[in-house]
Amino acid sequence: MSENSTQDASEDEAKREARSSSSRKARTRNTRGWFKTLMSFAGRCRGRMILAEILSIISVFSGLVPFYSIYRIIDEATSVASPAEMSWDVVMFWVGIAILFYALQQLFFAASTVNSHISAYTILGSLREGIATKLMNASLGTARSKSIGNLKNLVIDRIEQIEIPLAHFIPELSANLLLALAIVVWFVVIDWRLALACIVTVPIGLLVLTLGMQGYYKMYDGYMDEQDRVNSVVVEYIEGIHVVKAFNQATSSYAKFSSAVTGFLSYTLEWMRTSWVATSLAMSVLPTTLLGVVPVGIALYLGGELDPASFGLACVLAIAVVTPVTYLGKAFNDINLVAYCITDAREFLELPELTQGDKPIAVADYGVEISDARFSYIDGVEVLHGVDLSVPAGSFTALVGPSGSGKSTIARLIMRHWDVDSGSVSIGGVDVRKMPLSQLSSLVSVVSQDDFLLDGTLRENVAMGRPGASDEEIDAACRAASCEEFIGRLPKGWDTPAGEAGHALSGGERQRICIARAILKDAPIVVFDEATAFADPENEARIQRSVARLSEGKTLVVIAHRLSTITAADCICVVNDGQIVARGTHDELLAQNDLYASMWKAHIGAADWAAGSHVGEAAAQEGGDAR
Ligand SMILES: Nc1ncnc2c1ncn2[C@@H]1O[C@H](COP(=O)(O)OP(=O)(O)OP(=O)(O)O)[C@@H](O)[C@H]1O
Repeated sequence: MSENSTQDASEDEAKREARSSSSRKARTRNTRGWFKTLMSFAGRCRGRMILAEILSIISVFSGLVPFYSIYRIIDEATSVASPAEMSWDVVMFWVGIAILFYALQQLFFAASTVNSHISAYTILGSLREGIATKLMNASLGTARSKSIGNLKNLVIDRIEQIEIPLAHFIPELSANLLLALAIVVWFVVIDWRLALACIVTVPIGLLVLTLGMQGYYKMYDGYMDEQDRVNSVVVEYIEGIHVVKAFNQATSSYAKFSSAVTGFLSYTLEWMRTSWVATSLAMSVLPTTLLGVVPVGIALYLGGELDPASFGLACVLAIAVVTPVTYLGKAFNDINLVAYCITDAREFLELPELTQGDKPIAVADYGVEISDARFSYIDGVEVLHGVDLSVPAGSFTALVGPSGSGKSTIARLIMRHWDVDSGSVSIGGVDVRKMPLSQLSSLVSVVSQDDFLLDGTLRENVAMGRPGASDEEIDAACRAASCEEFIGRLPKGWDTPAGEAGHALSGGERQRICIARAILKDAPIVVFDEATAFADPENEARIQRSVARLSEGKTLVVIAHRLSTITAADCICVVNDGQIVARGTHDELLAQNDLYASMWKAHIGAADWAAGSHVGEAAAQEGGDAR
C-alpha cells in the first residue's frame, strides 16, 4: 500500500471515529455522595470553611444596607415639598452608611474568599495525596489498570479545573442563595404583589432551562469521557513519539490522535449546538426582574398603595437580585464539574489496597522463601503454577528461562507488586503480607529493566535511595556503581535534570544510576532484573561490577538474560512455562538440563556473533565476578 493511501485510510478512520464520538455510549457516573467524599478531605480546614461561610454571610447582609440607605435617601427627597427643605445631614448620613457598609461588604467578601481559597487548595491537595497514597498501597496490577492519561487527567487537569469553582462556590453559593431569599423576603415586606412580580420570570426561566437541559447529565458524562480520551491519547502520543516517528505516522495521519482531537471537538460543538438556544433563552429570561416589578410597582403607586421611596427601593432590589439569580445558573455548571471530578476521583480512592501489617515484625534472617506460589495477572490465565523457591540469606540465586516463562513475575511477587493467588512469599520466616509495606521496602532493593529516573537532578535521583544521606555517602555509592565516567561527560554533571540526562545517557548508564540508588539504600535483599537491551560487553562488564558491589554480603536474586553473568551463582533456577523445572550450579545444569544447555549454547553463539569468537568465553569468565 502506498504511503498516501495509508494516510487516506487513517484520515477516513479518524473521520469515522469523530462522527461516532457523539453517538458513543457514555459511561454513566453516579455522582451521589460526592459532597460527603469532598468533605472527608476537608478535615484540617473545616473551621476555615465555616469561617469563610460566616464572613460571606456577613458580607451579603452588609451589602443590603446600601439598598436601605438608598430607600432612606429617596424617602427623604420625596417627603419634602421643595429642595430647600431637604435635610442634607440626613442624606449625607445615609450616603456615609452606604459607603461604610459597601466597604464592609467588600472587606468581608475578600476575607471570605481568602479563607475559601485556602480551604479549596487544602482539600484538593489532600485529594491528590489521597490518590497518590492509594496508588502506593494498591497492587501494581490495580494501579496500572488505570491508564496514565486517565490518571494525569484526574490528578492534574480535572483537579486544576475545579480549583477555582470549588474555592468560589464554598461561600458564594450559600451567600447568593441567602441574598436572593433575603431580597424576596424584603419584597414581601414592601408588598407581596411586588414579590410575586419580581420572581415571575424565575419559573419561566427555569422551565425553559429544564426543557433545554434534557439529557444534560448524559451529555456531560460523554463530554467527560471524550476529554479523558483526548488526554489519554495525547499522553500516549507523547510517550510513544519515537514509535510514531519510526513508523512514519505524522500527527495528521496518526489516526488515534486525530480522531480523539476531532472527536472531542465535534462532541463539544454538537453539545453546544443542541443546548445553546435553551440556556441563552433561560439566562436572558431569568434576569428580567424589572419587567414585572416596574409595571406592578407603578400600578401600586398610582393606586396609592406604594410610596415613591418603596417603589425606588423595589426597582433597586429588582436589579440587585439579578446577580445572585444568574450566579445560581452558573453555579449549577460549576457544581456539576466538581461533582464529576470527585466522582471520578472516588474510583481511585476506592481501589482495593494491599493488606499489610501495622507494625514491623522481626525477621529471622534475610532469606527469601516462596512456597507453592500460583499467580495470574488475568483471571483464569495462570502464569505461575506452584513455584517453590528457597533463597538462603546471603546467597546468590539466578532465575533463567525463555522469554515469558515467568522470571520477572517471581521477582514481582517478592516485592509485592502483586500478591500470590495461593501459596506464600516470606522473608526470614515472615509472610510479606503480614509486614508493613514500608518494612518490605526497607528489606528489598530492586533494580529492574524498566527502572526509570524520576523528575529531579541525577544527584537527587541517587539520594532518593536514602533520604538524609550525606554528600560523601552519595558520592561513594556513585563511585561503586561506576557512574563518574559518564557523569563527567555531562555539562552540568550531577546537577543535570534527569529528563535532560535521560536522552544523553545510554540504557546501561541509566541503569547504573539506579544501581547507585540501590547501593545507597543498602537493603539486605537485592533483586536485579537484568536489562535485555544493553548488550555491549564494556557496559555489561561495568554493570556486573556495580551489581557485585551492590550485593556484597546480601541476598541476591538475579533475573538473568545473559547467562555469562550468572555462572558463579550459588543456585541457578531454570524457569519454564511458570514452573521451576531445574535447579543447580552452572556446571550441574550444563551437564543435566537440556534447556539450560541449549540456552547456554545460544548465549555463547550470540556473544560470539556480537563481539568476535573470543568474547563469549571472556564474558563467561567475567560472569564469575558477579559477586
Ligand atoms: N502485566 C501483565 N499483565 C498480563 N500478563 C502479563 C503481565 N506481565 C507479564 N505477563 C505475562 O506473564 C507471563 C510471564 O511474564 P514474565 O514477564 O514474568 O516473563 P519473563 O520470563 O520475565 O520474560 P522476559 O524474559 O521476556 O522478561 C507472560 O506470559 C507474560 O505475557
